[in-house]
Amino acid sequence: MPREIVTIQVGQCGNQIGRSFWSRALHEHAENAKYDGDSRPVFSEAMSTFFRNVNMSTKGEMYAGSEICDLKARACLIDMEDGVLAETMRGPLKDLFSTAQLLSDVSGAGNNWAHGFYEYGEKYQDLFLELVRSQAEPCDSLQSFFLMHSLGGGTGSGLGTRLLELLADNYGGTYRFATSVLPSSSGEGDDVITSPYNSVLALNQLTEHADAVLPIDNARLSVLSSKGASGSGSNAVKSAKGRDGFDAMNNVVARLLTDLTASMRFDGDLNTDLNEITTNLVPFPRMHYLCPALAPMGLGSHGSRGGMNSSVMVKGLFRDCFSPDCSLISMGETGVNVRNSSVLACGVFVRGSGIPISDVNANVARLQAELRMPNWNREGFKIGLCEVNGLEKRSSMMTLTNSDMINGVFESLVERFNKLYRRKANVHHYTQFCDAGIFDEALGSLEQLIQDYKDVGTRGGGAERGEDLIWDAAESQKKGRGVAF
Ligand SMILES: Nc1nc2c(ncn2[C@@H]2O[C@H](COP(=O)(O)OP(=O)(O)OP(=O)(O)O)[C@@H](O)[C@H]2O)c(=O)[nH]1
Repeated sequence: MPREIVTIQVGQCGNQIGRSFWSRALHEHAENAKYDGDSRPVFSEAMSTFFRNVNMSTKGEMYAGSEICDLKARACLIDMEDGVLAETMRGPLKDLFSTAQLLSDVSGAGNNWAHGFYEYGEKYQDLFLELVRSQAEPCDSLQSFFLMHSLGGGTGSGLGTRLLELLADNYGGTYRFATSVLPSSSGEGDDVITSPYNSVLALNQLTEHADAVLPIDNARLSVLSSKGASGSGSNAVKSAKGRDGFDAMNNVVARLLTDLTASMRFDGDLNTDLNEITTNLVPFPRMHYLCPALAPMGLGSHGSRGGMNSSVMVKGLFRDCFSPDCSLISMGETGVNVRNSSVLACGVFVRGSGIPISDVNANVARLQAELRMPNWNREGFKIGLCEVNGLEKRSSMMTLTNSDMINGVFESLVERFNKLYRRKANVHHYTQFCDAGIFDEALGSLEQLIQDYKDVGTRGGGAERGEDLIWDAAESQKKGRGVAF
């Protein structure tokens, strides 16, 4: 039974990441497809997660594997400036989308969350729901929407989170995952003055209406892409050209999203889907920020077997993925990382042919003993093992960690927000569209979330259950709260 995903790409960043993602997904499936006598790929159930075969006459034929691919992406492309969408429709991916999948305006949201959320949200809600319906109806078992956006501007942040709310109201049983590009913790290199406002206002909505958020930032993406994490040697990735030189960074995000879904699309000893990921990694509904990491970064690192035996290679992947160097989100100057934070739950997703489950389990067992986790959830790991490599053609690993280390990001955002808000700087641009009360509401929501994550560190999470939710402190202290690989 296929479990389909519909992407909702909003704003410049969301659509440029979308381009990298579709290029990668397409090439991944092309490499793993069966081909007919004329060397044309045959549509498979694996492809149906992200693609529709518009060449098929009946579903029966499709699953008998007898139809030749003519693919359309399961996607909604939305931007309030039409430049990026027009570029996509002129580029190498143009045949993947029909114009009916696009929703655009001309003037953008002016880096103003309220403009996107209220004005464009109101204006386009009916058209958006029609567009989503056109993508949802052909699905047999729609599992999730993937929102791709940035929080710094106005369209992805404002309109993107308004659309998330509409999805929650209209498709309550379908998971909502968001890949959200946050401004970097230090604010360094941030090209939008109002980004702290836009981010805090958007986080308020993400906390309420998303099932899981994968937070990433451009400072880390830039470091990782310069190390070759995106597999920039691959033709697939090279073909995704963007206008702003964000390509290499967006390819890292594309790898994250294809790895996240690899074990629901391809065979493996431990298949996982988004339903299981959400159930296992989100024990409390608002605390759904899953910090991602990818290994190997750089070429020639672990993952390329060479003469290495599997257990050494897997151990290397674990060591890399649990180091700050492989994180897609920066914790700034806090010095906090997964090794010394309080971890609510952790997902470990390995790709590679011939990796024994026992090698993965041995490393997870070591983590179980050594990570600081609440004593009621020491089993809080979700493991995926997919035997099909990614485009880099080597074994790789992705982790998603739900822990209080995200507070470093949130606290620096609050600080940058307050620097502006104390003087009410730029607030008048927002009050054209909404009541100023939304600022205090959003700030209050983020401060509460920070507190909730702090409770994870002191009481193991769960607001009211103080005394019985303490940590397995003896074990954590014995191990010095560090993970030794
Ligand atoms: N990683 C990445 N970041 C991007 C990309 N494009 C823009 N950004 C970042 O996104 C933030 C601004 O958001 P945009 O997506 O450009 O803005 P928008 O959502 O289209 O909103 P408006 O321009 O206000 O209509 C800034 O921090 C940019 O550096 C991209 O392709 N990739």
